[in-house]
Amino acid sequence: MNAASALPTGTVGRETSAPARAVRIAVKDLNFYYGSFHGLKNVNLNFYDRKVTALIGPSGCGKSTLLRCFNRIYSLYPEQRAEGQILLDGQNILDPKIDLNELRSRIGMVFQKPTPFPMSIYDNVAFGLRLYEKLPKSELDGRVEESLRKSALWDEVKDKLKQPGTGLSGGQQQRLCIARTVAQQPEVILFDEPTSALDPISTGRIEELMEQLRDEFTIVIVTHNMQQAARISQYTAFMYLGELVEFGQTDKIFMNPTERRTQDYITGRFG
Ligand SMILES: Nc1ncnc2c1ncn2[C@@H]1O[C@H](COP(=O)(O)OP(=O)(O)OP(=O)(O)O)[C@@H](O)[C@H]1O
Repeated sequence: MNAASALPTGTVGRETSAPARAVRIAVKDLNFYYGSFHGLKNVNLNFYDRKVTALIGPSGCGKSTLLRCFNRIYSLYPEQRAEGQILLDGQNILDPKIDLNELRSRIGMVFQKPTPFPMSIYDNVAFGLRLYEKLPKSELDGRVEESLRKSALWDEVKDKLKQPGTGLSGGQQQRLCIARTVAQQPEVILFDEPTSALDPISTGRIEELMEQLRDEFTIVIVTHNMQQAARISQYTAFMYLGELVEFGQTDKIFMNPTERRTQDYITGRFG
């Protein structure tokens, strides 16, 4: 058996090439319902280890719905349900027996608007660690520093760790939220339009940061910004009306898509 044939096989809406990459998340025959509304329609898609995958498509096509399936946030709402499989390292996270706290520490999420907790910079980063890991103080300090360094914020905050997180600029707050997520040592980080509330300089810093985080984490980002998707992702999935229309390497999707609808969206003819 060669290396490529050892990889999980379930794929891929219409993958325009066949990369030999380790699959971290495999979405299989995923359907999602908001009551009677069919929000995701038979989605099949792989997310590759330590790559950035961008989810693009016009408003309402299901990007956020797909992201919300990965950490089961929808389980808070009884009328919402997912059918099919989402395999994280081979384990189906839609299984009702899955421990949701553990799942959410393995798959972290950064939201559109920075959401620091009303507490100090240090406590924001230490929050999840205090909840789920009982670390001695020196180790906790080390993890907080490491997470702030990985989020490119340490140099800006190291002398004011006791000050409130809400006192930082918008871009710094978003990096603090990334540090809070990174501190939990997840395998996957989901970003839901993480720069749409930020100025171009802060946006650039977050994009650079994602490039670094990719060494360690599998990243999924929802973005409306086509240039951003092209700059930071290695794979792109184009969705339309709850369906995965096309998935492939970002260069291919942007330069030579297979589907007319992808071409029309990328060139701004609709959406
Ligand atoms: N709580 C809800 N109840 C009913 N329908 C919903 C709910 N949330 C989303 N939808 C519907 O599901 C579809 C997909 O929505 P979703 O938010 O996933 O789209 P999106 O691609 O992320 O859009 P946007 O780019 O505008 O954020 C839309 O038709 C939306 O109206």
